[in-house]
Amino acid sequence: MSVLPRVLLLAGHEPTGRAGLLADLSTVRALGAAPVAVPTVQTAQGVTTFQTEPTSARMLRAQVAAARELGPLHAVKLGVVPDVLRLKALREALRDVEAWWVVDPVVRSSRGEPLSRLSARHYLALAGPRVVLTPNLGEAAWLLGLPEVRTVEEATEAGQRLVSLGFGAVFVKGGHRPQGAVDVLCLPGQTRLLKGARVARLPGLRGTGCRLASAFAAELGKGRSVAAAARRAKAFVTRYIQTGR
Ligand SMILES: Cc1ncc(COP(=O)(O)O)c(N)n1
Repeated sequence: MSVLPRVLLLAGHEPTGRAGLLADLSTVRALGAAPVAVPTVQTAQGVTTFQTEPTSARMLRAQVAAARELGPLHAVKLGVVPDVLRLKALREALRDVEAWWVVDPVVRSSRGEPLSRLSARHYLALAGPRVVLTPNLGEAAWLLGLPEVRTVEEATEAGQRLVSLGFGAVFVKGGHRPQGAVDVLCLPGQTRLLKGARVARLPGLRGTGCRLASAFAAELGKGRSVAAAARRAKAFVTRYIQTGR
């Protein structure tokens, strides 16, 4: 049996691996942890094609149960979950698991196509002391019902409001901000800014949010603190954005 920390990846399958479950899987492997990959929804995302088909709740329960029979889980990464029926099935199947959760509240692709029918309320109901939420600026605004979150100050306020709702940490991704990639890590009673140079993005690069969240989960699964895991996940994604690898 594997001695590596096991990271359960719950995400949508995008066959090219630019985003979704395959991107998560390669991230977790690259960071020296063992992925367990459960596809919550099949997707076909081409140039003009966009289609999705959810996995049955029954199969999700069975895949999670099978993964648990084979050993403990050290972290869980939640990417796209198509709807509340699947979300409930997953939560139920993992109810007594003592592990960090990293929740990427991704409901749309970067091109704007709908990946999930979950509402902000469903994400807020996932709050817990061992749950890290990783919204980008748009998702932070959506979660709180704000018109927008743009500046570092606004990101800090939004992150702290989300922490006050019971999350263990909130990592607000600011990479799309024109002035530079400042991410904001909010913990109960403290905020840390993670500054990084704004790096030129390779054209057509996808799945940065997926990789950030799964890198975060892999590092937490290895036993690192939230702050250390956040720094390492950011470094991993920065390298990916620069090199595409
Ligand atoms: C299955 C799946 N998961 C996540 C994303 C978001 O990635 P991006 O922001 O690059 O569209 C996606 N497009 N598809």
